[in-house]
Amino acid sequence: MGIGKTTPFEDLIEKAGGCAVVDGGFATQLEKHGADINDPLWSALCLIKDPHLIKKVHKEYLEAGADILVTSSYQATLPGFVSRGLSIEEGESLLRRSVELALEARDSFWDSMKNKHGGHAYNRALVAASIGSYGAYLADGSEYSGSYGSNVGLDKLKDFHRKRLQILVEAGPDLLAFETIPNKLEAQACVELLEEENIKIPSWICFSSVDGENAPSGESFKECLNVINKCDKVKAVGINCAPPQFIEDLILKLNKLTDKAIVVYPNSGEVWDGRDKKWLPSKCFNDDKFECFATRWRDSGAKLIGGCCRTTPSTVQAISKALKEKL
Ligand SMILES: C[S+](C)CC[C@H](N)C(=O)O
Ligand SMILES: N[C@@H](CCS)C(=O)O
Ligand SMILES: [Zn+2]
Repeated sequence: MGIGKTTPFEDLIEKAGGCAVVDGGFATQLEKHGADINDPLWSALCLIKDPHLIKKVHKEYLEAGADILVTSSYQATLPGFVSRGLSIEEGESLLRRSVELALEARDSFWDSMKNKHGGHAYNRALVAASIGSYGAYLADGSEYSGSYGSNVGLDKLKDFHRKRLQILVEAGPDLLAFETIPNKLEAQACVELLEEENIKIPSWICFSSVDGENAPSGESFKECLNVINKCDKVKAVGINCAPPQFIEDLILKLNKLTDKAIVVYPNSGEVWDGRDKKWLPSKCFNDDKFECFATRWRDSGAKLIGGCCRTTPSTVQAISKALKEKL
């Protein structure tokens, strides 16, 4: 950051009163509308089958008060599309489309708000291109274990992420969101790629966590953040798709480990069964609980707060209400 100069990302956080609202479970809301995403491509299947629904879900999160939209590219990958019989060119076009759909939803929502009489409380949202972990692509639940096996090294992870990263960036998002990163090696791959590709837009890197203390691999967040802190291109770090009850302690922990902004968007508390591909009922938190948590997470130091799987626009509305009312 130059003296007296702020980026759109920093501006948004400031305009939002110091804490911006990230959207909620994207795939969850697709399913609420009847989409069947029980597929290796998971939510990215809708890029092929129902792009209108993707735009509709983005709009619902904007209406609920999201300041940041995360795109539908979490599990969209070139090898994933090719294994469904699509060409590389078609796969590339779908990746670009994931960003365009969110940009179009943002722009049309913002245009409609500008013409509203009597004003409104919305900010012009930013679009974060989702980059799901290698584990998400494997579709075997390994984004929650970090166990990629000994044949998956740094170069393999960089090769996996490079082309998609380039295509998503060329499509013009405002931010990059690395999601459910489960281990230090993949964090390092992301950081090295940002440097090698000289990415100009800000990124956040989010880890999942299954024990509330460490990355899913068992590696400490201290080790993981040591890798990330060296990279100025990463503007925020945090946790997504972990249970809400872990979040407050994790914010306090991360605050001690980094000067970067903290981003948190937990799931509802349900647990993903990667083998049977379903959510297992577990200690689950409703929208009222998220409303209480949101101010606590902000007061603990989070600068970006939202929801992940099994949360919906009503969760985001509760978070937005809490953060914008109780400034
Ligand atoms: C965040 S998890 C629920 C996404 C789905 C997973 N990668 C799978 O395909 O099984
Ligand atoms: N952005 C993704 C994250 C899954 S963990 C989604 O909401 O579907
Ligand atoms: Zn999730």
